[in-house]
Amino acid sequence: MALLEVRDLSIQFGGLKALDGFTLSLDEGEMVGLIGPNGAGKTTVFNLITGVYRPSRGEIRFRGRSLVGLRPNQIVRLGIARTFQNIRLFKGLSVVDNVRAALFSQTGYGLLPALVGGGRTAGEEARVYWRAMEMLRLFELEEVAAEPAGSLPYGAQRRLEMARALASGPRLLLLDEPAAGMNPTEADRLMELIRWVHRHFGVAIVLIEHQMRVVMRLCPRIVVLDFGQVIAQGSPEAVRQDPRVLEAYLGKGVAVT
Ligand SMILES: Nc1ncnc2c1ncn2[C@@H]1O[C@H](COP(=O)(O)OP(=O)(O)OP(=O)(O)O)[C@@H](O)[C@H]1O
Repeated sequence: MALLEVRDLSIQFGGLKALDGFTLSLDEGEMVGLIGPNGAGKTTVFNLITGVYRPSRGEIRFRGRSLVGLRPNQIVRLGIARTFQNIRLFKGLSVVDNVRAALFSQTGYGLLPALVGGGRTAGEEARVYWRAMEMLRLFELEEVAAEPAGSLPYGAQRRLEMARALASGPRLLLLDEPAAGMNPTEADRLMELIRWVHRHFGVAIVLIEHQMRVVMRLCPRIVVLDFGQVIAQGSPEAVRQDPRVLEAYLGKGVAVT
């Protein structure tokens, strides 16, 4: 059975078909790239899978279970985590509290109760604290655990976002443009990190990325969206040479390099 099975997924905003008949099957531990020009519908796919939007048509199955109609926090609990195009950390909270909050809210506590701790046992507190610190150690953030998340350099904030997403032990990780705003050296480091995350945690990954170099090196399979529809999919080599892909990008003045 596929880990994720998305069939005929569609959603409209007013008259705009943001996604139209999107289909994707993803195996346990697979890594797939999702690319396409601006406004093609990539983030909408993530918002539908994670329950932020409800599809007007189609089905999403994760480990055989339908996700349509579930709330985002229920979907996180089933094993799907994500990061955002614009980093969404609690910037005023410490690095470790960002991970603790994610772990507690996953167990059903809201953010505030998660941090002030009402009603939890000391054992539960300790377990979550050590789990959070273990994640920080893995992502080389242990030394800044007490710093406000907003004070970290950009690359470290990206690492923290990933540590937070992975703390809950997901089987599927959705990464929305993690290399956005990075220079080539930073993007190289990020690629190493994503490879390591993939190996170490054994998670399946869907990667939305505008930097072609990044997505083509990381992902053996790439799905291309344009105007809400899949126009091509296959290996990086096949996708790079596909006339429909060239047309979609060149028509918008972007080179597929
Ligand atoms: N909540 C919403 N309300 C109205 N329109 C929306 C909404 N969310 C997305 N859209 C529209 O749906 C289309 C697809 O948007 P989406 O953000 O998925 O594109 P994208 O491929 O992720 O683009 P980018 O690469 O620029 O991030 C766009 O035209 C966008 O304006």
